[in-house]
Amino acid sequence: MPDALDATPYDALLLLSFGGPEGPDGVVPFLENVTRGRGIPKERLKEVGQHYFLFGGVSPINDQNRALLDALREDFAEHGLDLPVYWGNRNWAPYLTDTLREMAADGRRRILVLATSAYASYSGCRQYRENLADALAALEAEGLEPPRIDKLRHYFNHPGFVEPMTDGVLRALEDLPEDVRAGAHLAFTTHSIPTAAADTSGPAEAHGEGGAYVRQHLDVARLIADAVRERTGVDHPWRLVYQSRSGAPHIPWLEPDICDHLEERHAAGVPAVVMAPIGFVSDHMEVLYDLDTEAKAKAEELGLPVRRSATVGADPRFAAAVRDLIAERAAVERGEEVTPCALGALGPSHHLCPVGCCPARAPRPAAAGADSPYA
Ligand SMILES: CC1=C(CCC(=O)O)c2cc3nc(cc4[nH]c(cc5[nH]c(cc1n2)c(C)c5CCC(=O)O)c(CCC(=O)O)c4C)C(CCC(=O)O)=C3C
Ligand SMILES: [Fe+2]
Repeated sequence: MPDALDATPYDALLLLSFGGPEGPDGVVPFLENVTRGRGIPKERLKEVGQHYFLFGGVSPINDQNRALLDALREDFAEHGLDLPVYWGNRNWAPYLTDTLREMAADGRRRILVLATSAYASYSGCRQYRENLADALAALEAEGLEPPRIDKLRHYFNHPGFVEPMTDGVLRALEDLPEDVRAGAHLAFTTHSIPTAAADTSGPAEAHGEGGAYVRQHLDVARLIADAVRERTGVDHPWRLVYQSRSGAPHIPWLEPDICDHLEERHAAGVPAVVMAPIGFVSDHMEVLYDLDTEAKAKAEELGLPVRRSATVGADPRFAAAVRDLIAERAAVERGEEVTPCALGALGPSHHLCPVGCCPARAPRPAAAGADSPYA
């Protein structure tokens, strides 16, 4: 038996995710949950609904999270980390508020949150913190004592997140026909967001052109491209590109889009492209539809060989990284010295989002940050 790992003062981990429908009847209610008050054009919603219907109305994200829960529980058990793991979502069952109510009933008082988003941004960080504040307020309104909640730091540059993606890119390159492999370009993709949201992502000192969101993705892309060069001896040119644009057309979002990028690479004579969805922790609908369906159809039409590399999903190295992040944060909370683990040029992310980090368009209470109204 390995030595027990100390998670004190924490008594539970909460996997906090987006959620997705699990059948055709869920698609419209799910989209209503996602878009409440977010001003997304009706046309776009119809279109995205079709993406889900194409897959029987079932989002892949819930099964991905179930697999991650299994991987986490297995890793914790193997390493003597005695910490129960719960799961709650923003937009679909199990809903966050229900999970938090259950956790309170189980006597959990100090909760650590793992969000299924690795980078700084309003959608990937503060919005989850707002969801936590809403759920805590709901518990208070029911007369329950709200537990104390902290959120794990951004893990985009943790080796347990980067290394599985590097392996995925190597496998995707291997899978390309040999005659185009050495000339292949790498297209690292992530969710497009409004440029205004990108520019204000991360702490105030990171604001500016693209903000922490773009800088963090560039750091991961460079790390993977460098590791691929070291392993293969081939310098594959790369670029960070975007996918899954939403919102009104007159509002600027991060560009170029992956499909435009494939067209442009093809026109420039590039013989093949590996699409590496570094912005997604697992195979979300954006990966299955926007890359595996839409972008691959575009490549087919162009006659451009493409491969899509794997997301991290439930890789045991990622589960081990989560355990490492928990041990690190618990030690910090106990007032001990820690050496946070991080690759790349940016260093380990903050433990507590400072005031003004990833601001919302309309300010709302957010938990688990320096501006939290909760302890
Ligand atoms: C940065 C980012 C992530 C990555 C971080 C993270 O992983 O959290 C992410 C994840 C996800 N987004 C998802 C689904 C959707 N996102 C939408 C809309 C939007 N996303 C945005 C950003 C992000 N989204 C934004 C700025 C909008 C515009 C509206 C708004 O400002 O809020 C819409 C509405 C329709 C549309 O417009 O596309 C849907 C259906 C799913 C579930 C997928 C599945 O079922 O597998 C997941 C994991
Ligand atoms: Fe989204």
